[in-house]
Amino acid sequence: MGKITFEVMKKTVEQTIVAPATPHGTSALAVIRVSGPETRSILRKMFHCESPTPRMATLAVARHPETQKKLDSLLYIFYAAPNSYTGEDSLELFPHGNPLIVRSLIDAMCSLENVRIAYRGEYTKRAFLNGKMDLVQAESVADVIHSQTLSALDNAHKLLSGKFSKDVHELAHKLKDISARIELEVDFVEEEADPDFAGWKDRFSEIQEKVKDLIRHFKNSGAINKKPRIVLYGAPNAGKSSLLNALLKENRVLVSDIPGTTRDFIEVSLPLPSGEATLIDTAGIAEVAQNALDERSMEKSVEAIESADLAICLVDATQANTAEAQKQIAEAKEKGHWIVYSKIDLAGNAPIPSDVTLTLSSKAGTGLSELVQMLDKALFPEGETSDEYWITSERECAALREADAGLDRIQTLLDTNPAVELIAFELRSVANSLAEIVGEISSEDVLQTIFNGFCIGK
Ligand SMILES: Nc1nc2c(c(=O)[nH]1)N(C=O)[C@@H](CNc1ccc(C(=O)N[C@@H](CCC(=O)O)C(=O)O)cc1)CN2
Ligand SMILES: Nc1nc2c(ncn2[C@@H]2O[C@H](COP(=O)(O)OP(=O)(O)OP(=O)(O)O)[C@@H](O)[C@H]2O)c(=O)[nH]1
Ligand SMILES: [Mg+2]
Repeated sequence: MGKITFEVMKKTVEQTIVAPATPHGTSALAVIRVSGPETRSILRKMFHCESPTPRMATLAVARHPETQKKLDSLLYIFYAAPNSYTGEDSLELFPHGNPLIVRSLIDAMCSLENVRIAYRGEYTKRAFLNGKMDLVQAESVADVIHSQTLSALDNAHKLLSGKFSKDVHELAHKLKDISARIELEVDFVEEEADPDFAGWKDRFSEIQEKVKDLIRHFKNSGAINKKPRIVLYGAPNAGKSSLLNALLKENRVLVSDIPGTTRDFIEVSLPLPSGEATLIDTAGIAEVAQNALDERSMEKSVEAIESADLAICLVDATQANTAEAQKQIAEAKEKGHWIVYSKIDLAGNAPIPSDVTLTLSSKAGTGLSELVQMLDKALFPEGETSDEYWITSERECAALREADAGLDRIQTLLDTNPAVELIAFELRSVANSLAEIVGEISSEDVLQTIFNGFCIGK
């Protein structure tokens, strides 16, 4: 499908859309969103409200437009175009959170002419088409909703607030600036010397560096939402399972004084101050396996350690001076793992070597809050103050790569004393790639793909 500008598509929006904005199910309240030209007539026919005050929460009885049957008593807020999320007349209903009520309100509204259920992402699509946000921001709305970690959420908020959009606009502006200079220079030097190709190359390089930098800041949503993995390992009986229980403040996994209690590794979610981590308890690793099952358990522990973002070698403080423990500590140190002494309540006043990250007792509860703080700091280092952001959309990254390729072609052209028309042609293609990112140029099928990934009601 060819590319059309959003000026053309704007005219295709005329139906009024309705959808629940909250999940299906029983809750204290539900939210229903309405947007489009029939909004005021819905208020008239169902709420007997002739001239709504915009942005004021109003208590009213909702009635069926035909039968006048009472559907619920609820609060609503009316938004007058263009001062709404979508830029159209909009309405939010806050009924009691009974799915029967939600259903009957939506059915009642959809019985009116030109009112229908919204497609996925249609509110945000309309917000985009009405110029309320650009395409990067529209895509980031889905990230804001689906972020699984606080850092992913922080990033999504940066994209929604337009940090990336601003950088794209700055690049587009610089490109325009060069185009203008090139045209000027070409007119000027026409009969005399060659144009200043070397000077142009530098300016293009500067832009291309920034484009490449943005491409490096791409992380797909799987990667950005990945919970960091903390693996607890160590000798049998070191106290790994006890530590997991102590960190979770519940008896989640089996603990006993029999070495080899844990067999399979066990993954649990560990909430830390800045986000969730996955905590993995493993079977103890002994110097020699007692049997085939023991051997298999230990292999699985090693697999788990290899998957770790942070591995903690837990050492029973009362056993720390044995040859076996010393060997394990040396290996752990080599691999950059943390060395943590457990059962410190039993250790007396024995000196603690300086390479020990931390000492704790799951039984007495000492050292646990320090461990939580250290884990938090190590796994969630970036503060919200950083200006850095990750691009999470494949589409946006692909457009950046196209821009990069176009800039490559321009650089090659400039090496061969080109016709200026050729450069101008490539310049337009780079400018188009940048315009596609923020959606200044877009096609209906691209929009379709983007907004189909959204929830109903968003
Ligand atoms: N009740 C409610 N809460 C919500 C939303 C919503 O649509 N409704 N949002 C939906 O995502 C998010 C907030 N985002 C919003 C963005 C713009 C506008 C809006 O009305 N914009 C108008 C007026 C701006 C103003 O008064 O400053 C505009 O842009 O013209 C509303 C919500 C989260 N919470
Ligand atoms: N005094 C004291 N005992 C502890 C502490 N932590 C664990 N223990 C005891 O040490 C024994 C082994 O604890 P577990 O947590 O099962 O050890 P593990 O490392 O998971 O052992 P395996 O699963 O067999 O590898 C149990 O009897 C615990 O009660 C502690 O901080 N202080
Ligand atoms: Mg265990």
